[in-house]
Amino acid sequence: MAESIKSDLASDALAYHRWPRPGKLEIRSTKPLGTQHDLSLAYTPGVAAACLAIAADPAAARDLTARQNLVAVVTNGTAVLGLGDIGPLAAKPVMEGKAVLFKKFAGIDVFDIEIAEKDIDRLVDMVAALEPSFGGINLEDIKAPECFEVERKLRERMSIPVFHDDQHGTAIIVGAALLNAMEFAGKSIENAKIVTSGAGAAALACLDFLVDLGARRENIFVTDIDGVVYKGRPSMNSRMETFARDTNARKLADVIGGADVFLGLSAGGILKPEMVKEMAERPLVMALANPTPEIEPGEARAARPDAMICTGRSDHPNQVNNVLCFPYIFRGALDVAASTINEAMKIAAVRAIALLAHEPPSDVVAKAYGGESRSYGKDSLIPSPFDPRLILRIAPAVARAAMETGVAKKPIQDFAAYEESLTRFVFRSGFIMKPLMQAAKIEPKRVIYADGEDERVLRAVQTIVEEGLAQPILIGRPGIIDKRLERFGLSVRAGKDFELVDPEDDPRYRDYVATYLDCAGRLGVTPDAARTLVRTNSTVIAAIAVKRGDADAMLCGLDGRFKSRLNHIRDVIGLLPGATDFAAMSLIITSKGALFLTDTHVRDDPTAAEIAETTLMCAHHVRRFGLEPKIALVSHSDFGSDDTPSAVKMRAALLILRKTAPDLEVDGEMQAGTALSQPIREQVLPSSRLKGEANVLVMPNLDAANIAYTMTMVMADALPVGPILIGAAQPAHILTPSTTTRGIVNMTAFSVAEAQGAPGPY
Ligand SMILES: NC(=O)C1=CN([C@@H]2O[C@H](COP(=O)(O)OP(=O)(O)OC[C@H]3O[C@@H](n4cnc5c(N)ncnc54)[C@H](OP(=O)(O)O)[C@@H]3O)[C@@H](O)[C@H]2O)C=CC1
Ligand SMILES: CC(=O)C(=O)O
Ligand SMILES: [Mg+2]
Repeated sequence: MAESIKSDLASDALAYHRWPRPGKLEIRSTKPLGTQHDLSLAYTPGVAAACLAIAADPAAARDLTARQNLVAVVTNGTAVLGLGDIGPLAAKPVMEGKAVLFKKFAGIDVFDIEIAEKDIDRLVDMVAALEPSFGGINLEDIKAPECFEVERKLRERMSIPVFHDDQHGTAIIVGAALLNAMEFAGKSIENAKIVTSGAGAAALACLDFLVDLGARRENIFVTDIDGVVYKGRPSMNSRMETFARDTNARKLADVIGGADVFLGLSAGGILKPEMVKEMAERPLVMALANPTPEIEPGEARAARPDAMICTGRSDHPNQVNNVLCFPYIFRGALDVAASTINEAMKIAAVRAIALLAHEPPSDVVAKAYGGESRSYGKDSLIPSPFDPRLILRIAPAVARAAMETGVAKKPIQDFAAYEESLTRFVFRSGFIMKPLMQAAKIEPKRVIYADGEDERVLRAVQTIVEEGLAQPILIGRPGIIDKRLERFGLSVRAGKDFELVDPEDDPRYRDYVATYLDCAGRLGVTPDAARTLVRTNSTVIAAIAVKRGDADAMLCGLDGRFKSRLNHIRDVIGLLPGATDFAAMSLIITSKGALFLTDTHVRDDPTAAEIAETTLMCAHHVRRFGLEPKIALVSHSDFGSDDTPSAVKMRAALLILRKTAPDLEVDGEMQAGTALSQPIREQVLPSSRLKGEANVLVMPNLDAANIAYTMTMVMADALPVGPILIGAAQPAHILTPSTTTRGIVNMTAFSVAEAQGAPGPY
């Protein structure tokens, strides 16, 4: 172990596990437990109702307990990674690790269960007895050949999925990588010579599965610690026997010559560079032992520059690790209450993973790997574990296969809705953005991006084009944009998928200068200054394009200052007729729900009349999300508890709103806690017009709004949509330097819906 991981990584890992509290897991309540009434529902006496319902109908446990989303990760610690039989207690960090991967990647809850038992039948009895607790069993790091028997017996006894991850999870991801590698190298799995190092749980399960995928037994050579598995070898179990060859070859070096595939699932350092040199053209080297691979990728590459190289580790390209599979295969299986995970479900997962590798890379992946991302090829044969699309592709494929093979106890009725629901694990904004996304797709509009050379815009445009959300127009230099698209592995191209405005050479330049002078000539802008601005300032170009009708909406602001961008929009596009100034609202999405805040970016210390105006414009935009606004005018004062100028101002704003918009569900002034909690409001002012939780908080000034916004963002790890500029005569929005690719996609959908819709409330 000492040499298997570098000492600085080892000390980082120990600190990671130790601080700020030991281990990697905790249990959280998903229901409120704040009052006596809550307690009487969660526990006795109320809980008895749930118990009796399940006693009458066991299937009710799916709706009344956490069971259907709960998996047991079970080990006896006999083959922990490649560390061997280190025992169940020492295996616990790995099992806690698997648990957090289940949760992070697929929202599945896990209890890790380390059992001090090596006897097969006693282990099986213990695990089988856990059936009432769990929706599925994930066996982990149990050594071969015992693991085969343990899994077989459990599958016979239990009517929930039992899945030995090291066998089947590994086989699925190895299968996907191998299919893609063969395709990339122009070879066929049927003719591939495959040589393994390892004849344990993972290796034998992979070989069985590769045979199912088309590999031929006569092309397979298995080796382990005792060398080649040959017919009549004394040290052999029945599972190995099916791969035993009639041969005089005895060592890995004797069989590796001409191999198309090396599959290492054994221990570090077994494969020597001189052996790799003997392999066939464009060989696939899968050195998957953890934590130390059978050969370091650098050594393999030096020996054979044409090799495709995979490891089980995250610090090299082509991470072939069962983490790409187990969270999602269980997600699909649990979602249809599958009684088992069968071959059809596994093959569906293989195909989904293999196909996803061919899609253009995702920006989330690039971020996870420090900005780098690769498109399909030698160093990207399979998707990265951080690819957010894994769940969207694998879980539905598995669920569908379960339904088609009759093992789904709760088949999905509306598959499109199911697929949509999976986006909750990926883009937290998925649900609230849905109405806008749908509207955008129906009638995509022309959206111009001032920061057309920015990586985030280019990645967003890939999604926007694929999803048909808008007709993008990018401002930027063609050479730079082409190069960047190439570098990021994006397939969209200027002219075909989006229009390009080259600020240095656009035939409309003179017309744009004229338009700018029409708009800003009386604001002290000279013709010379106008010419320079229209050549150099992409916000000005975008605003003129919208003004002239060459684009329907604009997005800018990914770098630079909000207020300077706003001044250009003010000069060129101007205010909605009747509006006295611009304002900004921001949507924040947290695990507790979505909340609009205003005015987060524009008005410093608005008057009561200005607050009332902003509130009305904000309500109009909230309705675009398909939501009825529930507005609180917030303050430090709760319904007259204080008479400071800001409290009086919010009270005055309410009076104006009562006159101008008598039907609006708005109240104030009130504290933010009162706004967000009906029980608190009932104590303070039971007659309040506002019912339930407010979804819009109107703040007394810019400081309050911006501080609340940025603080919630950090403290609640919230996802922002916006800022949404309100009050502009045509759709124009100023993003911020921290806006992500997804944020740009969201604001594109918003701008398109805005461009389609009725103008503002004035
Ligand atoms: N990347 C991934 O996703 C995964 C990687 N793995 C890795 O694969 C390896 C095996 O795991 P698993 O199958 O669960 O464990 P097992 O204990 O079931 O199998 C280990 C196999 O490797 C053989 N072996 C051990 N040492 C050597 C050696 N020095 N030379 C040749 N063969 C050797 C063993 O032979 P014998 O039995 O004779 O000792 C046995 O056949 C581990 O390193 C594990 O981390 C496993 C699952 C997934
Ligand atoms: C990845 C894994 O499960 C293993 O190495 O055992
Ligand atoms: Mg394992």
